[in-house]
Amino acid sequence: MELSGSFAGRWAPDASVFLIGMRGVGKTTIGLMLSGVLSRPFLDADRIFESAVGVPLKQFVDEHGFSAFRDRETLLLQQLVREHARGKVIALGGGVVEREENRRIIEQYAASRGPVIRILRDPNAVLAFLSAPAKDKSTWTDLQESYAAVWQRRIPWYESCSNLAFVAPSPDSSAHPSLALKAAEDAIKRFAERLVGVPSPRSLRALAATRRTTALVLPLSLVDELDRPRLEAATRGVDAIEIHIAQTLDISTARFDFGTHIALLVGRLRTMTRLPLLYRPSRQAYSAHDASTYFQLIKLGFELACEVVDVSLNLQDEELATLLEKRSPASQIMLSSTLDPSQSWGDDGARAVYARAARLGANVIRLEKAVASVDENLELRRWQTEIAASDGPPLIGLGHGDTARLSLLLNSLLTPVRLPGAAENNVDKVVLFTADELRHTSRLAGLDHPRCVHLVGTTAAATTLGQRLLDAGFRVDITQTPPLLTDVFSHPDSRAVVHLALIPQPSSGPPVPKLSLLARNATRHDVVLCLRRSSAALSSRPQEAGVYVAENTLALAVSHLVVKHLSPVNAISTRSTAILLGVPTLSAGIVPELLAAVHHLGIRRIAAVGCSSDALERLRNFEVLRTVVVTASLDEAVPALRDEFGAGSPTVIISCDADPPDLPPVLAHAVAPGIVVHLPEARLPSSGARQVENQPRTIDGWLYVGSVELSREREDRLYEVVTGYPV
Ligand SMILES: Nc1ncnc2c1ncn2[C@@H]1O[C@H](COP(=O)(O)OP(=O)(O)O)[C@@H](O)[C@H]1O
Ligand SMILES: O=C(O)C1=C[C@@H](OP(=O)(O)O)[C@@H](O)[C@H](O)C1
Repeated sequence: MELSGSFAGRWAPDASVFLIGMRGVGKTTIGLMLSGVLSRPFLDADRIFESAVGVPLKQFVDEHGFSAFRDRETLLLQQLVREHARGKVIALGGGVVEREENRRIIEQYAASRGPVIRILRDPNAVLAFLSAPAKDKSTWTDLQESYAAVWQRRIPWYESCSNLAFVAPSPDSSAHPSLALKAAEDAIKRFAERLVGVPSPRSLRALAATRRTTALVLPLSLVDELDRPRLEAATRGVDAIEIHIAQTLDISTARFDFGTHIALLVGRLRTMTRLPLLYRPSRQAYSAHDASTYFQLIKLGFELACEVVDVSLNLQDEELATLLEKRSPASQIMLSSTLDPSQSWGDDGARAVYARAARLGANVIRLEKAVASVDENLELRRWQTEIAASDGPPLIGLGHGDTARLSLLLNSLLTPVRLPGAAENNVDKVVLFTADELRHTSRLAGLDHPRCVHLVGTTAAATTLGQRLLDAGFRVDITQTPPLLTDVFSHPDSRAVVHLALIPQPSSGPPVPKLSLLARNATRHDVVLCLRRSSAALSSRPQEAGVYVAENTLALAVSHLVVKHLSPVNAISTRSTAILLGVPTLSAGIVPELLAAVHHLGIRRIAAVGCSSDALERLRNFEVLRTVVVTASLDEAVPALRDEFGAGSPTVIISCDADPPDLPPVLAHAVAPGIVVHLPEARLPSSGARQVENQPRTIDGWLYVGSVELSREREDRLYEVVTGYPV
């Protein structure tokens, strides 16, 4: 991955990335991860220092004092900037910003030469590490100042020396060891992807061009109270989260400055959602009285690599130009303004505002205005259609006022971004309109109907998915008995964006002819999803037919779950082992899918314990299988496992009939602990084993994931495949 984003043309694509930040925030840890993501060597200034002086840092400071250390640190910094300005990831010592001369060097680098990322992390978590005994790798304790005081002093220096800010998530202390750095690794990877401008499939621009886009307005002050399930519930069918930063944000309880407080909240939000963030400091709250705070906040939005940063047009051209210079390749600029009450959508005055925003380099333009009648929405729609046909940036029009629910609904259909006003103060009040309301209103407005999904079949999964899609405003046609698929294609909505056929496909026997018919008729945008194995008829011609076939959702869910809990970098590797436990009870069709799932994870050492001869035959035919251990019980399998594989990287156990918490302790000596995914769906009803229903839990270094989480994961994968919304 290359940092090819130009950062307004300020740095070369291979410019080295410097990391700064307080001791223990994770500069070394994140630096190593980033070096993996960017495929670049990693340098740690402290380690280079130690090899230069030949003694540990602590010993050097004990013998020569801090001043001597800082002197040499300056020389080292100069050398790093001179000789390693290209192609590296470099972590600097936490105290490097203490010297003015060092700050000048780093500031200059950040101003024109390359990325300098300040790393932030929840101070409680950092302090927990620092106060733990025997972990002290350097000399910080010798500073004889409280950690908080040192951090407070350095905050403005870290800010002035950096042009990006990365908030490293900290897992809770009860997490499984292999989970500890998983969240941080995901986060830095996504941060880097935003910087290099990896096009997001959910880019607002693309969405605005194709269909209605929905954003959830989330006052940043609420982030502390939110947890992942609540946020997920509030963001179903939502394309982006608008973080609204109002002056009312309570910082009286914050231990740090305003900017750090906001950054930590945005970081927390990132750990709960993958939706793009539209960062929006309240213009009214900040720009009128305190332009410098507003400027600082906008800069922070760029540094945090928020996907969209909203900037008020209510500033002078020069001020805007100065602000926009700070943009990062990760952020699109939304320029926004409120139209005068005398102006209407698309009149000369409104067009002049739009033209100014376009000239200033907006990627998206947002205009708001009080709307008095439903007709005004149609005017806006006409103007937007005209803009869409031109090269100009997309226009988001926001009508507000007291024009009742119908107008609100119309507005939500007509404008590319819907901001549920009710969410301003309470996430629980988010309104997602029902499919009936949408259908009724869209007919009134003479519009195309919203996306339409055909669900064929009535499995439990189809019913759950159908309800979820309805909640998200999709039009859903559920057909009880699979109709002739020609009916589906002759349906008046058949040109709708999504046709989904959720078809339970028998796991054996020839492909059902209906599926081939579907494959032939499906259009480019179709999603064809089979609840069982992918039909050969579909998978053999996905490109040609414009169809992509979802992997079996169970396998998809299993591999997602494992990746979610175990990091590919820290845990799963080719030296990992997967053990399928209780294969005889598996329905034959599931075996290849589970193998596909572990193969997908990159695991090449697979053992099956307790195989029937039929299952064994299937496993043998599976090309990636290096070794199969066939024994009646796990205890008997242990010596073979140990001899064949030894303790490598963490093990993935997919358990079908054993009661996972009762894994024999002897297993611990044979393979490295990892994750146990319990698969009740795959079990014969008669096996009678206890289900693991609870939240993931850790026992003896193994993380047990129960059936509840697996089925939730499976539902999420179905929803994601159908809608394209990341869950
Ligand atoms: N995001 C994180 N979540 C949990 N632990 C972390 C995280 N980042 C770092 N750590 C742990 O904190 C400690 C200090 O990290 P380190 O990278 O050495 O910090 P620095 O280089 O900034 O002093 C290490 O034990 C590391 O494993
Ligand atoms: O904060 C500081 O003053 C220091 C931090 C240390 O680096 P890390 O932040 O990498 O631990 C190291 O350079 C030295 O002990 C001084």
